[in-house]
Amino acid sequence: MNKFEEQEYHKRFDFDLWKKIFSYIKPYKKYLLWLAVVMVGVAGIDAIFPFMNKIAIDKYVVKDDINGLYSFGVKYGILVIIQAINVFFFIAIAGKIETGVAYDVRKRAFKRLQELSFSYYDKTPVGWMMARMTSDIRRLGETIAWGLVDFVWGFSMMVAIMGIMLALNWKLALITLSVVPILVVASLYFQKKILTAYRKVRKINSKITGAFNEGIMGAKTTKTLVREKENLEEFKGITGKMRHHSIRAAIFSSLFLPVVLTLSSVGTALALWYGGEGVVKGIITYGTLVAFLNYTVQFFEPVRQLARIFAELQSAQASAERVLSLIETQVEIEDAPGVIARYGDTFNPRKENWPSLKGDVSFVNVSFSYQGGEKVLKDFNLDVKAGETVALVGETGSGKSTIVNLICRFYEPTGGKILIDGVDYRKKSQLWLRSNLGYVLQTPHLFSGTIKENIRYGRLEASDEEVIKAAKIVNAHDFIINLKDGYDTVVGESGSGLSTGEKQLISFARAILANPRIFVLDEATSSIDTEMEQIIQKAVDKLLEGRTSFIIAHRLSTVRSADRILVIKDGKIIEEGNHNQLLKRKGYYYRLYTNQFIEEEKPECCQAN
Ligand SMILES: Nc1ncnc2c1ncn2[C@@H]1O[C@H](COP(=O)(O)OP(=O)(O)OP(=O)(O)O)[C@@H](O)[C@H]1O
Repeated sequence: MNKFEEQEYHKRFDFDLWKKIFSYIKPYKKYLLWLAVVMVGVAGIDAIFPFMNKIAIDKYVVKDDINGLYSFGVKYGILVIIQAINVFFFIAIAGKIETGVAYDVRKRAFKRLQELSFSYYDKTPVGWMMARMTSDIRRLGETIAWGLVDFVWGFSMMVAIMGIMLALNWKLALITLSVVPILVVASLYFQKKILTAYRKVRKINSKITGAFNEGIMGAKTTKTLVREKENLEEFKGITGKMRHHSIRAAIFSSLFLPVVLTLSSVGTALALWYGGEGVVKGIITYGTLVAFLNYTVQFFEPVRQLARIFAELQSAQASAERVLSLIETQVEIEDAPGVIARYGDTFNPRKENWPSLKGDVSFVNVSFSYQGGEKVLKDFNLDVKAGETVALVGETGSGKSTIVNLICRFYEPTGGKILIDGVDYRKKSQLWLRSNLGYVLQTPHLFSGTIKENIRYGRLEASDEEVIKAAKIVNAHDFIINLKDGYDTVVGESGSGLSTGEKQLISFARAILANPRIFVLDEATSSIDTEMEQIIQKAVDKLLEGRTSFIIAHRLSTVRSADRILVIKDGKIIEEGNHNQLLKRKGYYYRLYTNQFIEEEKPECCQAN
């Protein structure tokens, strides 16, 4: 499984981080303020109810004043209605903040994922990104909204209750509240233990998401290699750790509650003992005693809540840190300052006012290494004229994909420069290059949706007629109309339900529609039948017409018809020329050709198995 390690977070409270988070939720400032106001109101009314009980008992019940009790009941009822309205508002406002914050942060994170370069995806597991985009963002929204609700309510309640208790009878108040310091210490101790256990659970959870992801993506490979048992064992190991830490957290939680309940009962007993004595002696009224008993119970709830909120805030802090680390990841490949036309610009790159591209490509003393690793290219030079078809051949790992990835600016040279139409491409926008570039991958990616939508992905404003025309050019039309729903046939995720050859044809139609000046094709190595091979070759010929093309070539037909063949070894061009010239040289290409390609030329009867 992957070696990517989740970062550990130990800070109790990180002000700088929360300041940053609040800068992200600026649009909700008004709502947050309203929420705080409503919660102070809710807490105030909650704290008044026991006081109302005291008045009812002392003023009306003890004095047998039924009429006074009725009119007092009306005031009580009004308070209940106001509280109900408050509750409605706080739930509505908190819900709005929760969903709004999650929506905004998710949008920002997704935007950043779209902007990040290939190198980020090289080193970050998909499962990690998924966990950030889903559970962490959700937790952040929840904590900001409901954490504020609980915090303001709890804090206001405690202040109000303490104030009322002290005002009613300060001695009784101090005796009753004497258990509070013990409760605070116990809460902090247990919450710390619970939090540590939950942090471990979350860290393992990231690993489990990663394992799920690998398990699902690699399910077919696992089956073919009969690795189910080993994978299950490996998974059991991680999930077993998760169970261990979850049980630890659950044990601490289950110990914490009885401690709080006991302390709360001790507080009530103290109130009853001292207050009861006071009632007997006639220095404390019945109403005051009842109010104190109510307040004791009410007071412990926010203390317990505050300890929980503090713990949640810390775990949300860890989520926030991870989400921000994604949103704030530096994009490695960015347009230089002053370069026009960035992503998101409103004008259409394919309209006539867009600076066009001819298609000359040059590598000037280019060096390149992946993330500080060994140099894959060293002082690499190459000149390709607009319209030329260049085939790249060579052993696996020789650097063919690296060369085309550099042309596409998925990575940038670590030394030297790449010129497009004679200009260093770093002086131009990425959009300028990419909107003039077509790349068909060895295993083309189709998105879940219809075939028509998949082709139209090449140019979103294309009409249905243009989509069909593109499909006809690459000979995809015939097989598409034979499908159940023709162009409206829905393909599954990654194009499941179609053969590799068919997926290739669809991606060719997509490329034709985009009409790029520079075209890159990573030919499929997987064997396809002779008939499909011919169809694909014709489509490729159509695609190459009038464009600068780079093909990582695996098929003889493509190699032979290329204007120039580059034989790559250890990141260097060791031979160069067209098919006939290279054969005459009797060098590396000749050997490659005789060993590998000659097999393809033999009639089927004579091919080696
Ligand atoms: N994303 C990456 N991170 C680190 N190293 C990489 C990465 N991609 C390729 N490499 C390394 O760079 C070298 C050149 O790889 P490259 O993929 O360019 O070769 P290739 O000729 O296209 O091979 P193949 O025909 O197998 O696709 C190899 O040693 C490879 O291990």
